[in-house]
Amino acid sequence: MDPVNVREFEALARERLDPVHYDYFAGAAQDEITVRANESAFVRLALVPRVLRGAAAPALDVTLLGADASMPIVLSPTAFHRLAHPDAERATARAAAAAGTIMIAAMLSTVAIEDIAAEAGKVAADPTLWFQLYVQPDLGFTEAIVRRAEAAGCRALVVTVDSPALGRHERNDRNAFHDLPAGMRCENLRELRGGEPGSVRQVVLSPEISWRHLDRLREITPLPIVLKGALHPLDARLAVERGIDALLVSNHGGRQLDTMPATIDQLPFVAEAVEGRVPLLLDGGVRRGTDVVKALALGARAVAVGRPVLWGLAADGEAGVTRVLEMLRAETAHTLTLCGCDGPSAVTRDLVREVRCCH
Ligand SMILES: Cc1cc2nc3c(=O)[nH]c(=O)nc-3n(C[C@H](O)[C@H](O)[C@H](O)COP(=O)(O)O)c2cc1C
Ligand SMILES: CCCCC(=O)C(=O)O
Repeated sequence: MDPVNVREFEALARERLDPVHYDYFAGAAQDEITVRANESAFVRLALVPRVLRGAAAPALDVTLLGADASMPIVLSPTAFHRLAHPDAERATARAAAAAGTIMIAAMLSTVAIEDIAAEAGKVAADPTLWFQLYVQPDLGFTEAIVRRAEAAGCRALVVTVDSPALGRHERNDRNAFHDLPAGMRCENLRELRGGEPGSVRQVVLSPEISWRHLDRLREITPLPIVLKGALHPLDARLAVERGIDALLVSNHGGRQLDTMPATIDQLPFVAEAVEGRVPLLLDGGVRRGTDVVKALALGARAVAVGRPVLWGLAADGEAGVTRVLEMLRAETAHTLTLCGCDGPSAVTRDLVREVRCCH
């Protein structure tokens, strides 16, 4: 049966994937409270549409850090696409580029960043890739990988800051899934010293990473820096003061600290703290066009999706990712029309209201 929405793609992916790998993708930290909250918080928000506005058919395009995206939906960085499909990040890159949107390529990809960029370049004249970085205490490696991302044409660095330690995933513990299967490598890590080249076990998620490392990144690269995973309003404010260019409001899909708030619930607090001085993106639980519009209403310039892309990839490779992105695009356009908006910039805060019970 052909999936008609993102949730049905998840069901299809589940049928196709090794159950251990499905658990890695779907799972989250400890009691998985935050990952569930990300989705259920959208249910608690109602859309209150405007009528009779005579709005034109919506145009979805947005500008993010100087790059044009054909819709306010980009791809969150997710590791290990080869677990989902043999074409791995190559397929994802082609689908994102063909959709005219931004792929945030994960440092822990199973295809090298140069090859991801080359693949995107095959289907679009000017594709936009951003590079997600886990700052490594090995500063030589960190600088070298930033240079690789620059040379590959990445237009921003997305620095993940919610991971001073690895989240505790009990599904992975139960399945004894702690490494990539033989033959799969983190292709960006071949130069990281400290173990078998390309092994994910070499990655250090260190509590010693601090604002000083961000300052250092700012010195060594002209690329805009997006901070991914700062949820506290005080950190959001510090980020703006430190010259960070954008924030991706994220709780890592519930995979780091369990019981963090749903991102859509936290977004208004972050928006209030930054006072429009930098653009905000949001990820976590976005599964419908209505979710996209709610995030725009509460202060996001765009959203990002993690698992939906993996479900599309696992279900049907590049075509599956394309279908997922096009479903979300169509649903977003439809929602905007029903709300009386002719585009993302017409979405205002008053279109969203919190409701007490779930629908
Ligand atoms: C399987 C998987 C792997 C991920 N890998 C990374 C990663 O390497 N770096 C990172 O910053 N975030 C990673 N994330 C978090 C995503 O970037 C994103 O924050 C999250 O998936 C968004 O929530 P959603 O899956 O509900 O859309 C990963 C998420 C998943 C599900
Ligand atoms: C060291 C593996 C981290 C990958 C990741 O960020 C995730 O699975 O959420």
